Amino acid sequence: MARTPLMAGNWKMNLTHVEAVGLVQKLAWTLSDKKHDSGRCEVVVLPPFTDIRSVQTLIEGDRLELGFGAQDLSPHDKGAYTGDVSAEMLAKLNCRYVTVGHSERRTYHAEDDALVNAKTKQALAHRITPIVCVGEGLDVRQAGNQVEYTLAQVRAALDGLSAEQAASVVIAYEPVWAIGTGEVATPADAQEVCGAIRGLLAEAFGADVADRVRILYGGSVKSNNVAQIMDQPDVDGCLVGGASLQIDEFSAIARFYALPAVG
Ligand SMILES: O=C[C@H](O)COP(=O)(O)O
Repeated sequence: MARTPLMAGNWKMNLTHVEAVGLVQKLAWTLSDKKHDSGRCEVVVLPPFTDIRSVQTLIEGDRLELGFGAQDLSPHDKGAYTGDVSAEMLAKLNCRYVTVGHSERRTYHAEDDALVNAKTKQALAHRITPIVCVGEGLDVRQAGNQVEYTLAQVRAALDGLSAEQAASVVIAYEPVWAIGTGEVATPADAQEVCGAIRGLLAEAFGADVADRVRILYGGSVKSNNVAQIMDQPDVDGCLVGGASLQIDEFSAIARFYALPAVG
């Protein structure tokens, strides 16, 4: 099965709702001007919660060929959970995606594998596609344990999912040491772990599921390295942080297929 590549721009805690509208307008205009083919790459933005309504209104009102989603969600349905935002709230805003288990949530908010699993299930229950983030820190990489460490995170995040649910998940492999550092993993590093993730999916849920799941790479992706990364057989897109805030960079990343051939 051909997997449509996905480029998701994680804005993290950047841009007010006014700035968000400006960025989405310029991004849509640039992609349209360059005749972006959305059949060759799906483009998605993941703004902070406070921007989502404005982004939704713009994208849906102007029928822009952009998807949008959120950066986190509550594991709870509703009630006394101050500060949380529920899956139902996101679904009502037509969020198509939500990241779960980003390393910044794991590090700064002590999110563990059980919570990531609960959030993954909560997203799926509301028909929002979870982008499940996994990846090792520098110490694990230096010890050469990146594959087993990352696979353990994938196993925990997908624990209890049916094959049908697993098939609709997106997984983002983001080595923590490569996030926001300018230290991009080599294409071979990315392929090693993404290929192992696909192998695990085949073992746990069957070859058909493994073939359908999109696996992204994230960590200092830029227009000058995206083509090499996307050239790897088990990399189906990128989760882009810093470069997603720069129109020219992100639109070039989204149009990786139009960049000069690798090698
Ligand atoms: O979610 C995105 C990742 O954390 C990558 O961020 P970055 O592209 O700024 O390294």
